[in-house]
Amino acid sequence: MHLKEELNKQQLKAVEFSGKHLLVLAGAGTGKTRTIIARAAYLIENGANPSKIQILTFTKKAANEIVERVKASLPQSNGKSLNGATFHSWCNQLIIKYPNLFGAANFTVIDPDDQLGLMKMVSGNHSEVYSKLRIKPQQLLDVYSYARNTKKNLTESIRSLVYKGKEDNDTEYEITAIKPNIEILLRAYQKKKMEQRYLDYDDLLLVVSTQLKANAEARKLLSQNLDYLLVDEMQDTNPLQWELLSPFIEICNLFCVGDDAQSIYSFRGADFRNVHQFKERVPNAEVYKLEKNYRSTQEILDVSNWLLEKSPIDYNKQLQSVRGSGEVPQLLNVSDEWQEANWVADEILKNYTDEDRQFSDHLILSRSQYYTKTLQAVFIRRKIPYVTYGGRKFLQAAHIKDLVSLLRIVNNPYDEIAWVRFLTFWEGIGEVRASRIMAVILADEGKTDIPILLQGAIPGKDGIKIAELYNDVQKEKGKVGKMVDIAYEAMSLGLAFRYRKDWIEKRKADFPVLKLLANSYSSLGEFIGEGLLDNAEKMNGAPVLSESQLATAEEKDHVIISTIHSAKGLEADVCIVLNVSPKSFPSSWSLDDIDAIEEDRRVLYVALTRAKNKLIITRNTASISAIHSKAIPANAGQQTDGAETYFLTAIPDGLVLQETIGYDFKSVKDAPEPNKLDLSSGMDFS
Ligand SMILES: Nc1ncnc2c1ncn2[C@@H]1O[C@H](COP(=O)(O)OP(=O)(O)OP(=O)(O)O)[C@@H](O)[C@H]1O
Repeated sequence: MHLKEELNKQQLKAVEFSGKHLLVLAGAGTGKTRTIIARAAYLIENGANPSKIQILTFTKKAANEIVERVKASLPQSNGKSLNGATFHSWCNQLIIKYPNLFGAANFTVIDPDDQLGLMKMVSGNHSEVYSKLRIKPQQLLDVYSYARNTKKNLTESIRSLVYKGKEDNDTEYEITAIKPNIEILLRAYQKKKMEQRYLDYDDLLLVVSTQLKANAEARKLLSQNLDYLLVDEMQDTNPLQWELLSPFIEICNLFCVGDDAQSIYSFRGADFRNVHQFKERVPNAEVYKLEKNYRSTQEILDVSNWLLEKSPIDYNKQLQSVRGSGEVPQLLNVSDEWQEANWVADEILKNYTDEDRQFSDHLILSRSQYYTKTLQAVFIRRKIPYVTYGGRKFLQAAHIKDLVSLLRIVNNPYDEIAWVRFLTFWEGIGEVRASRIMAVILADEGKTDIPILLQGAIPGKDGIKIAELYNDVQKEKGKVGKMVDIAYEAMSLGLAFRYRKDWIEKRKADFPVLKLLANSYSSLGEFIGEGLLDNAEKMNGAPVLSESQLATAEEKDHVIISTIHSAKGLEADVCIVLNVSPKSFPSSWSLDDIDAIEEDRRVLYVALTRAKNKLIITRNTASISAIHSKAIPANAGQQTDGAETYFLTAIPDGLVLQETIGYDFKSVKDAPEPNKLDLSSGMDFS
């Protein structure tokens, strides 16, 4: 690698660091990856033994990419023995390499699926305890892992994961009630693991860190084989990972790269203080900064810098654009999600048609994939190809698939997958029974009407109900929206029961969206074929884009709709951040908790800094009006409508260009003083 040509001064200084431990505090888009690669290459070029350099990353993909790029930058075979791994796989390697040292020679590593199997087994063996809890095995495992990763006790872990951090009397009472039973199950799970000689993923880190912490001999042994530890995404390390890293302060040289302002995984236990307080935590450490941003234009960075400056946490970060000036970011006020979605679709199609941009030049970011359901419906309808990162596609959500299974069998009575889904939806019909019923229908080969077959195969009232439903839906074959309506009416009780945990908050509202989407198709076949398969790239006859445009669009050319959490490391020419509204930034869940508010700020920071040239932020005017009706909190920390903490409150005029589509809330002129309201008027009591 030609270091001097490919690195800027700040990067070069970090790469050539000759002290003991270094934290490279790298802002967004400042070339973290490039720096860590160059550091490894530099060390090897200057005589370090590659087998004594370890690179640690959060994903296998990142580890491979870094190692490959280091090797590519070196003369042949020089970096051959360089090792890059995730925390887990590295610990696993150490356990295998030093079977006696870590005492886990004959243990088997189990993956999350196996863990779940084991926890289910344990729950089954303790059914009298388990049945008292309304907590699923996966949630038990989550609590167990959270406690071990964050080093919080069981009570606090239950509070964080099961009760969203609530601290009121009711919660206290409930935690006290369920904790002993959770403890019994977790202890039983631990015992079972030990008996069967299993190590779960967290055990890998624990086995290594516990031994290294307690055993000077172990540290000495390891230091003979390790000179440099290079850690990427340091801000995402959690207390358990920190515990693993701390013995290495003594064992070797640490070179950690991270951005405290991009730490957004505290729900998994990540602790940005590992970066923020690096110097206090690591003796003989220095901190260098990278502030030259290669990704975005200065206007985009100005908004991002402003956001961080307003934080009570002193990030002390001012990103400067190497690329210089560009377009001022846009702040778009919309009055609802449909308007927002259609505006976004228009914008993308305009960019695609008039500005020579690809679909893949667009990255759409949202806090949750759930929020993007309307956008996805509009994209499907307007034939904008897209992929989603993080969360599930709207039409792949279980509750939607349940309902759609009925439409699928009406459309195609040979659709076996849909039959099983539809039949098992009903209480009392399991998979075995469903296959039997289905066999009857398929064997008939279309000679008899399906409702009659259903009634014959399912005795009693249930059979009549299911047969009638099929019949009612079938009758409306031309009106897809109506079919959704009928299906929903018949299935909503069952759906509400099946998804009772998050029915009201999350799932219920999807059905009106499904209906609107269905309404926009003139035949069931088209709806199922296009809408549900969601093969937007392969569609023909686009009413919005001409066929030739579609044909030339490459298969992999699609808009990315991503949750912000899944967008780390991504970048795009045009970046649209959805719904940066008072109740979501910070989220109304966060208002009681300063740490949560600041985490939300970092989430927004990550989103804004993905944009290269064009940044568009949308917000809902419905939530903006909440600002005007804000309730003053009686005491600090009391939940309000978020107006005080809303991140974009008082954003300076020049930083963004505001535009309001539809209803213009700014032009409403109200009376200067509140008039008296008389509720006794209009009532005659005589
Ligand atoms: N010295 C440099 N000269 C030219 N381009 C650079 C330099 N350093 C980094 N870049 C480019 O800047 C872009 C951002 O780099 P990179 O993705 O490594 O940033 P990052 O710090 O990991 O960003 P983030 O944390 O925001 O994901 C890349 O396209 C990279 O090639």
